[in-house]
Amino acid sequence: MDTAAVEVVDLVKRYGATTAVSGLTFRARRGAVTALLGPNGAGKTSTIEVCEGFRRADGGSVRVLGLDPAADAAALKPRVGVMPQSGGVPTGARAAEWLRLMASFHATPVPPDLLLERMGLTSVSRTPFRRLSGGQQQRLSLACAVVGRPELVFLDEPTAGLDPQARMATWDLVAELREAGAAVILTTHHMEEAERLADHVVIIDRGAVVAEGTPADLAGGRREVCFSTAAPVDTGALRDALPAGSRISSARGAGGRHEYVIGTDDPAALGPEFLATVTAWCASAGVLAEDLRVRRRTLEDVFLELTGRELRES
Ligand SMILES: Nc1ncnc2c1ncn2[C@@H]1O[C@H](COP(=O)(O)OP(=O)(O)OP(=O)(O)O)[C@@H](O)[C@H]1O
Repeated sequence: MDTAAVEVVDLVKRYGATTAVSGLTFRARRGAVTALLGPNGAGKTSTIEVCEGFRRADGGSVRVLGLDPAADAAALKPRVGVMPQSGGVPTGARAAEWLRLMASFHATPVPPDLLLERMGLTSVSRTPFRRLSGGQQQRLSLACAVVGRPELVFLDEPTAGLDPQARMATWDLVAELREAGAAVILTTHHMEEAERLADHVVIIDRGAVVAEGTPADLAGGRREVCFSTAAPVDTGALRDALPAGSRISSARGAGGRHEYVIGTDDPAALGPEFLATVTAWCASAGVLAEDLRVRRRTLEDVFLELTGRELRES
């Protein structure tokens, strides 16, 4: 039976005059990792805080494991793991003591000492939370979220600020949760994290879903031709030489170089002949196309196209 672990329909969340979430809809499957990906202030944290039962929705409906996260909070607590952005551990609590306490609320927890070792926290097991480094606090918070072998885990930016080793350890743990059949919902603005971990990516911008799908579906498997030159090229003339539906974007790169990216509306059109047309035009125009390559579009390309490149205030 395809029951969603989380089902959010037309969610609205406001803070006074600010509408943080405005009609957001998505489903998260069991045994899958769902990434909510969006720029700062997109509404990711507000969305999962409603799903966690920490905040009330102002509109729409949210079902978590078939239940209402606010009204059925007590029934959901033993089944759902939460790693909030702020850590969620009392500042004076010692790492191991707190993890053991969290484990004691569950029937078949992961042995806390094993989890501390896994997360590289054994040497600081007696250290109060406030004296742990930022990365150690995050790893302890993650350990607390998973110690009860939850059916569903919410991870709010689980690897923000972690070093590469800790990030890998976190990714391994997330992959194992998924293997064990849990649903994992994480927020991130790291493309690599979404690309590597997520079965389903929900791109959120200004409180609403702007695209969703597998990372490969979102990038569309599309290819682009890229090259750079010392002097600007006549992009109008180049476009005239290319098949209809071709797009050329240009930017100034390192050292003031001119960088060009050529894409097409029709993915099948970008084959060997297309590349030959580009190089033939360059030859006829006396343009030396340096660093010429054909590359696949990434999730980051799609993300920037959908959400823009300007920096947000919030
Ligand atoms: N408690 C609050 N009171 C008032 N406004 C808030 C509150 N929490 C969030 N907001 C606002 O709601 C909007 C969405 O914030 P939210 O934290 O949900 O976004 P986010 O996508 O998680 O961002 P980030 O990636 O920066 O954590 C932002 O404009 C933010 O300033």
